[in-house]
Amino acid sequence: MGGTEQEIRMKDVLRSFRNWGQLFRLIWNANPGYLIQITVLYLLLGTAPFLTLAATQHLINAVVSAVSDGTRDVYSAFAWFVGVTAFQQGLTLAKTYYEGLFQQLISNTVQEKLMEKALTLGLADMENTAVQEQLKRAQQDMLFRPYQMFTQMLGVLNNLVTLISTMLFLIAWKWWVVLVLGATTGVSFFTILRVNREQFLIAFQRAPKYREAWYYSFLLTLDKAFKEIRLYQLGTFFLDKFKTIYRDFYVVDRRIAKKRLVWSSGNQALNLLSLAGMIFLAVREAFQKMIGVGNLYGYVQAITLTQTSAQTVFDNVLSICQHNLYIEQLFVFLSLPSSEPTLQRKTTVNGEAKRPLETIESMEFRRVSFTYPGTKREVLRDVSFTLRRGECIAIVGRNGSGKTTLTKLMTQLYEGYEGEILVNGEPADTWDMERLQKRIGVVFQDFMQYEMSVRLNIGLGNLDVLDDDEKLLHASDSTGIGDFVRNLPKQLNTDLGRWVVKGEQLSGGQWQRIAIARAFARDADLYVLDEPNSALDPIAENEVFEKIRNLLQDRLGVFIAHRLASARFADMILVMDNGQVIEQGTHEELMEQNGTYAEMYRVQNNLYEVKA
Ligand SMILES: Nc1ncnc2c1ncn2[C@@H]1O[C@H](COP(=O)(O)OP(=O)(O)OP(=O)(O)O)[C@@H](O)[C@H]1O
Repeated sequence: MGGTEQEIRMKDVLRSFRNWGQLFRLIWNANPGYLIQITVLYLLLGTAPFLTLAATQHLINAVVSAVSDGTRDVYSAFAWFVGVTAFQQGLTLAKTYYEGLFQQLISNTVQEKLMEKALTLGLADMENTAVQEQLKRAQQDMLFRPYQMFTQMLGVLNNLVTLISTMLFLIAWKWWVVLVLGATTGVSFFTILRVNREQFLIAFQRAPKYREAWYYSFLLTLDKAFKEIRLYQLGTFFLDKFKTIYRDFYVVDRRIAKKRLVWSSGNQALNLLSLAGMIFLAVREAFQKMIGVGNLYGYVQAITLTQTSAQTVFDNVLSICQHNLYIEQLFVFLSLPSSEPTLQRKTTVNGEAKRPLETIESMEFRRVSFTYPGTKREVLRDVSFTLRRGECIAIVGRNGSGKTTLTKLMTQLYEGYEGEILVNGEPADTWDMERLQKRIGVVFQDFMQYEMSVRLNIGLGNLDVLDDDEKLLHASDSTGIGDFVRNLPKQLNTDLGRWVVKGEQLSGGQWQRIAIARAFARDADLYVLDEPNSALDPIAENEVFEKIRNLLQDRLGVFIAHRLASARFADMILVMDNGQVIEQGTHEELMEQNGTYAEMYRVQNNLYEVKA
């Protein structure tokens, strides 16, 4: 497992506050109305503890007076008390209602933003480990963190309102009480800040270990991995690795928890001491009849409230610092530069629309060399060939010789190559890239198996024919899977795969034929097929190639083949080795040359030959 250890200092924690603008915009965009309503509700709720306190004090004083001399209106005090309680309950209900909805909207917005960003990335980004890691970090807990952070900010506001109101109340009694409370809370804030900081640094440095643990649990629950894990008896091996990671975490967590317990106990003792001292003062004044029973209640409550709300403000500030760093990961991902050209760059050059491409008539590689971004090794070197309409090229060669990379350049999935790629005789990048890619049908080596209906599995190759049964069945026929589809319980509407309830299970070869049908559902000029026969049995292979050849008669075709018998069908064979085209010609020409191709062909033939 990869991943670099992260060194995070307090400076970085403070720096991460710069994301607040973006976070606010994100929350605002989710629903400005809810944002304002919830903020107002939190502020109003901040006054509730003080109002309850004042109403209770008023009620007690009224009752005491009424009992002793009948001078006070108990009923109006009671009405105030009920009114304040109803006000608080009403606000809480409204807050719960809006919060539930708003939280959902924010989490939807975050997910949409992540997906929209992923859509703007290019293949170079998707194949880049650092980008993938950043994506994982950004996804971590992102569904709840932005909202939690928002409510914690509001919690700070809300508690500040409570704090200020109770402090004013106390100042009217004895101003220095507020100073004592402030000092004791400050002491606990700074001591706990130290522990929190240590805990945070540890949590952040754990990111790669978390990912590793996640990967083990992912493997143990993945249907595709089950067979190997069961037969190689890897279950306990992975489980032990998982357990070790969490056991190590636990040891460190226990140490931090003990430290926290020691400091918190000290703080609690200090708080309790100051609280007891001040409450003693209030009780003594009540005994000396300097204040009434109601006021005694009011002061005791105000002292406790001041202390708890100050504590909550500090706790929230600490936890906001912590959230900040996670949220930063989201914004780092959202602002990653993309290797994919923007739509504007795909379709315009110097402010003018690029040439519209009607059809691809030819594609030529002129001394093309290519190095993957972030690497040093040239994986294609001086590759040259020409492909015209009606022709079909087979690319053969050892593993890692650059065949798939060549198809990535042909389909314009990577830029930044040296040399020239010409389409219809003109540089590929002078054509409207959107239209160019629309004229290409592809089957990748690692083609997709969509856990969806047959209709979608084929129609995703050309959304225009999604409802055209005739065209979809025609595409299935072109890979010899038409009759199979017609015999399925719901024909084109049959669901495929394990994730869908009652999904039809297909074999590897059947999935591959579906993927080829998807490419053929697209009315393209150029078809690029990367080992389209890898999962096909010899009879199916023959049948599929027969059909592919018919279909490609008046198109441009490129296919990668490891089984050289299929390469015989091609008009030209490119033999690649170490990023270079080392031989080029028809099957007969290459056999005659008696070079690498001829040797590969003979080795393969020997393999299949049954010795008498
Ligand atoms: N995304 C990537 N980033 C960096 N290097 C890559 C990337 N993809 C492939 N390579 C490297 O480029 C070289 C050519 O890979 P490519 O996939 O084109 O080979 P191939 O001929 O298709 O192999 P195979 O027959 O095994 O499918 C390999 O050495 C591989 O390590």
